Amino acid sequence: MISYILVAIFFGLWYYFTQKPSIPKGLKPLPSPKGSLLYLGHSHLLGSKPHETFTNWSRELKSDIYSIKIGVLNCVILNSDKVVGDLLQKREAIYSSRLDSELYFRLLTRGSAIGFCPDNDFYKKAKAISVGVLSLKKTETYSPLIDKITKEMLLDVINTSTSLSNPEPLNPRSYLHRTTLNVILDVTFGIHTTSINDPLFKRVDKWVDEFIGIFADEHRRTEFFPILQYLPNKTLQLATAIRDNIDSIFGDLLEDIKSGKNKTPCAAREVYEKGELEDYQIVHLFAFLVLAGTETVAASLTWIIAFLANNPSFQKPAHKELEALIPENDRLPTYADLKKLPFTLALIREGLRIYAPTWLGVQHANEIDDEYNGYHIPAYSSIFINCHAIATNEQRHKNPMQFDPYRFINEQQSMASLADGPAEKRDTFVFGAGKRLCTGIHLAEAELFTILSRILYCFNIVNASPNGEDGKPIPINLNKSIIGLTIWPEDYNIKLVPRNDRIMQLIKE
Ligand code: HEM
Repeated sequence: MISYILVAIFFGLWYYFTQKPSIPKGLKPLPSPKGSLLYLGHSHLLGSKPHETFTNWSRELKSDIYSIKIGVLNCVILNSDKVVGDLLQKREAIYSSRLDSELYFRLLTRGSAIGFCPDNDFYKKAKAISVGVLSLKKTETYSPLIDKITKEMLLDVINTSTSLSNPEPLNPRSYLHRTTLNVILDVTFGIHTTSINDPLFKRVDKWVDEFIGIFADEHRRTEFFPILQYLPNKTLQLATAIRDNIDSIFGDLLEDIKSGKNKTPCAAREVYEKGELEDYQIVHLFAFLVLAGTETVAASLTWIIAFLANNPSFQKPAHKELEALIPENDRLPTYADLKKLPFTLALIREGLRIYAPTWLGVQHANEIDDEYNGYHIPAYSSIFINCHAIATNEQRHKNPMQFDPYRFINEQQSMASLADGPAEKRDTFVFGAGKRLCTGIHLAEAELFTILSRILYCFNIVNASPNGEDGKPIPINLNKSIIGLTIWPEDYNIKLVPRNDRIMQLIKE
């Protein structure tokens, strides 16, 4: 133990005296909250919800930009739409890289997961490929696929119950997970899983959970305190096991394409046949797309459905507009109905604002020193978008802590087109900003809308938690969250009670 402490002190002093960024003449250092310690920096002050701590610091310092130290990392926290727009959007040429983290980038993903790559040659190729797969035009062609897979999910739901008038409680997480997984698996590898008991689903589901989990604080310490990489350490073993799992699951899927076992046209086949990438790069690029495409959308919907189960009055306006749009109950809603269902769309925007599936996104890095309002921003800082500070800013959103979909009821533009415009007008920052903006934003919008509108159209969402002392189901706890790469509510159960027989017939047809 004493030798560990001595090593830490040695590295701390070495780092303090050799790595302190020097400030060019005429510029000021960014403000920084009190309490930073040698080598630890502010890491001991972050708490279990760092986004809330970041928001509090921004308000205490009265600054929408400030810097902190987390171990060896110099972190710059952006807390307003304006500063995100000024730096990550207007100066995207400088602010669109990632730190070349040994653990996450090299070890976990063989340097080939687009979302974690520095802005290098591989990134440029991978971005072009993923834009090709996920552009708005391409996403529109996936609409029938999303419809089909969502309908399968609805059928799965009704098949879990013997009595539709009193359905079995279910945890929506695995249903949503399999739905979003099937969409992206079909797009990327031309395959899909057949049920939540399908061995491929189980394999991928387990891998996704492990991958998300390695972004929890206890593991990220290895990135913040590099000396830990030289000491016996479970995180590195776990990262290696997860990487081997990616090689095995997605290596098998690529092998099926190469051997002709899988003949379906799909994005991975196109990339393989063009010969643009090495096999291991295809495996890790597409594994990232599957991960990014599955987790984020499923987590967002899991939050919104939990909120609706606790607050059924918010389901009524959605039912009303759905009934008005499809009075004969002769079809299910589709993505093409988006502009005709403003309340359902507003529920999604408000859900993402109050229950973001990621509050701090994926950190950007600036490749050169910069100046902003007289402040010096050192090169290779880790740049955080604090979506929480932006979403809870009273000037931006009146009564920000209140769930109020009507604040977005007149918003006509898609999240993707707002993300391309001025930052002050954006509805949400959960998709990031600038050149690194989520490439899957169009697919995300299509899936969020199709899945939620169909669930609301077909079912009443009823909280199935055990009853409390008042004889009513205990509300699902929306204050507790599981934080990794994405943020999930704790597991909960609901009943999906059919709204009418005609709609149930539609699902079975
Ligand atoms: C609610 C759903 C989603 C959320 C909240 C989300 C969020 C994010 C965030 C925060 C980033 C990093 C942005 C930045 O660095 O500024 C990102 C990147 C990315 N996302 Fe998403 N995402 C979602 C859905 C999807 C889907 C469905 C896909 C489809 C595969 C996808 C693919 C990607 C890709 C490829 C990147 C890397 C972009 C780059 O580094 O240039 N995402 N996403």
